[in-house]
Amino acid sequence: MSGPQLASEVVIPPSPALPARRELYYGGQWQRPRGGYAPTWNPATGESLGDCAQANAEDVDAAVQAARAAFPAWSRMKPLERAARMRRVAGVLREHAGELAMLDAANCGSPVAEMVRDAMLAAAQFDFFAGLVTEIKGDTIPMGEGMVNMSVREPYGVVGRIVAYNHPLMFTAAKSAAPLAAGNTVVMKPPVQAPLSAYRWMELIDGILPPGVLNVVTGGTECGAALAVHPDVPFVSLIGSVGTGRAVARAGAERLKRITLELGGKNACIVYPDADLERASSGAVAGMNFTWSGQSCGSTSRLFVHESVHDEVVARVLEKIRHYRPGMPTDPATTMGAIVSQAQLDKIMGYIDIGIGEGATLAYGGKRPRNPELARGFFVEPTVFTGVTADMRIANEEIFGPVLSVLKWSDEEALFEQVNAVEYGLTGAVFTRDLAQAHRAAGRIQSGFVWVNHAGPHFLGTSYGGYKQSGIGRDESIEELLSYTQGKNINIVY
Ligand SMILES: NC(=O)c1ccc[n+]([C@@H]2O[C@H](COP(=O)([O-])OP(=O)(O)OC[C@H]3O[C@@H](n4cnc5c(N)ncnc54)[C@H](O)[C@@H]3O)[C@@H](O)[C@H]2O)c1
Repeated sequence: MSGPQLASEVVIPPSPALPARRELYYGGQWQRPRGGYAPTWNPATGESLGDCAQANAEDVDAAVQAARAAFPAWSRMKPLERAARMRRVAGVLREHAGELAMLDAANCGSPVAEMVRDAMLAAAQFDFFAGLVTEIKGDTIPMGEGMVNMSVREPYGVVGRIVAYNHPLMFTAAKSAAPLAAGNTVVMKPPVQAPLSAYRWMELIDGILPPGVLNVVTGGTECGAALAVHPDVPFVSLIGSVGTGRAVARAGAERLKRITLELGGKNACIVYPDADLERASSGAVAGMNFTWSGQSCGSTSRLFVHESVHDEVVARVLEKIRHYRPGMPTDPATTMGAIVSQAQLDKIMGYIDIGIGEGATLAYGGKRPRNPELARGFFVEPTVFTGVTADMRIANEEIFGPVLSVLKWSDEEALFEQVNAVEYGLTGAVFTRDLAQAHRAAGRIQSGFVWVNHAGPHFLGTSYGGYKQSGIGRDESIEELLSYTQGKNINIVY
């Protein structure tokens, strides 16, 4: 293993070093985009960070052909050799975690200290999936004398991966790992808002993987849509919103593509009257991911508190939330970053107006910060609405911002009806001292992941993914690796 092993050991540079290459990377080379260039921005300062390639359908086709050409050799390579190359990629991610994190902080607005953890997590995922290559197993079935039946797992070919903006490097890097480990080649589309860390990552790992094995095409909807519809991409995987998930599924349906979708959430955090209220209020705040301004699919943005403890929990939440004060993302001491874009800021401010208009009580925040140093950036204060009722839009729609809606409950049946009334089903959290009650509640929440007596963290090796409209498939575990393989049965007569 090379590089620092813990996020706390990573040295953070004082300022971002912008990547020299801004083209497309495929076939092991930097390639001029036919689709042209568009500027990318620092959402905390409003400054331009230079132009970035915008792949069009022709560019995507060229990248797919490079990935297709690389597939036979990569899929036939001995698994442990694939793994060895992947571990070298992990080492580079760790060695350069500080500079990559600084680029993400400057380009997506999330605090650099948190983006260091993202870079280390991306490295951990490369190591994790490299370690699982010998688990891509089948079975043998004895079929009587002279005959045996066996099953094997094989990769699909070219996997198209399209990712969201809230963890630019982590998604771009980590989400390449499982399909590569399974022997597929990858065409990756990083988020259009924050592609800089992807360019730098490709500069750094150039030459470690054979040409065409991992290709990166930057751009927006045109680029993603071209990848989703491409006939030589049998598997498309998206991290994004429900609307984009539906568009990708529609595009894939024409050719019966395999798809996995990691989509949005409007997740519930439930506090029972017997809960440890200190733990519950800390968890309610942690579950909101205020550090990256609530821009997280897993954020527990609906807090259901039993009426008997409601006021005390709200008081503690309002106290704890003070820790999160918008600041410059590139400052390692910053506890809360900027919103990624003007469009996302407008959406969040729009929902705050909707909440006020619907009659919810604005208990905290709700404004842009007054600090003049932040005046040119897209910052919002952490925001809490109390008195929210289940019929309000702020209790049903994903805001993807730092807005927490608090709902009061008394009857458990009515509670679960409300908890499960939304179209999403990604995560949930339960706070209670009664383990039997915790199990019952976890069983009743319609979501793919439930925390009990805490909220927020993911655990590499455990499956993460959504029920209902929150997605199809499971990531961050062996299930993700195996999802990039298809089964083949072979019957042998001796
Ligand atoms: N479940 C998860 O693990 C997870 C994690 C992070 C974010 N998300 C979700 O992502 C959303 C926020 O991210 P976003 O604003 O970047 O999402 P988005 O849906 O706008 O974009 C996601 C990606 O899809 C691309 N894209 C857009 N239109 C496309 C199309 N028609 N065809 C193909 N690709 C297209 C975008 O360029 C981007 O790379 C939220 O809904 C959030 O909950 C989910």
